[in-house]
Amino acid sequence: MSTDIRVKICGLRSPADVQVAAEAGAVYGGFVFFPKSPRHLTAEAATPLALEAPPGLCKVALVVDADNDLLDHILGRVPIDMLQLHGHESPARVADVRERYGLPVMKALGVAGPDDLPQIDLYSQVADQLLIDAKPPKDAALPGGNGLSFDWQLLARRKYWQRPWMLAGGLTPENVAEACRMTGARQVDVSSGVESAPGVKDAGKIRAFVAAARGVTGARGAPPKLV
Ligand SMILES: O=C(O)c1ccccc1N[C@@H]1O[C@H](COP(=O)(O)O)[C@@H](O)[C@H]1O
Repeated sequence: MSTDIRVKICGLRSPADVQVAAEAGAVYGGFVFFPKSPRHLTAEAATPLALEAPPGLCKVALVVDADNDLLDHILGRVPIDMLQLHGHESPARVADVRERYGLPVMKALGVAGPDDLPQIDLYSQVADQLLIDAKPPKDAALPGGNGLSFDWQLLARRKYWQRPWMLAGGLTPENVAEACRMTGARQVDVSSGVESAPGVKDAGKIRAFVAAARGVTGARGAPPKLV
């Protein structure tokens, strides 16, 4: 039985990337607006990609501790459907961004151990979706997109989620099915696991990833509603 696990391919940088992700069956496409990332796009570069994306693709802008000036700049140019806040944004800031821009907000939360789990309930009060990612190493240049996974057992016992959520961190075509089975994730996000080099998406890996995720059997419950 197919379980319709929803896939986000993050770090799309060319029209071909967008096309391949959509044709493979990804539901979300992510554009990274973070200059330290090898996947960084300017708003000017992202605009034609977003404008030409197939209508069904939910276009996600990933930002890291962005101020209103940067968000105004991006959202004034690029047709975006959802914001992914991947920095140290407080619950108040998440609520503020959501209110100010009228877009659904997905808050990324880094997880390394049990002490990181209470933030899930805290941010469930203010975000439309949560993205559960590996906590980056202390000296990492990037807060995500590092190809690192965390102990999926930490989520295995959690039966009740107040918000739709995505699993991220070190996912690949080879491990995504096991990650979904272990955690019960119904949505997954990948960046470096579908690349041939940092920032260079690999069409074959994107297709393999989406096929592997959508082929997961025995996942729990219905997929969440799209926000
Ligand atoms: O992809 C990036 O370059 C990036 C930069 C800054 C913050 C987050 C970033 N990516 C997100 O990180 C996770 C995990 O990525 P990976 O699959 O382990 O490479 C994912 O949510 C990306 O959206």
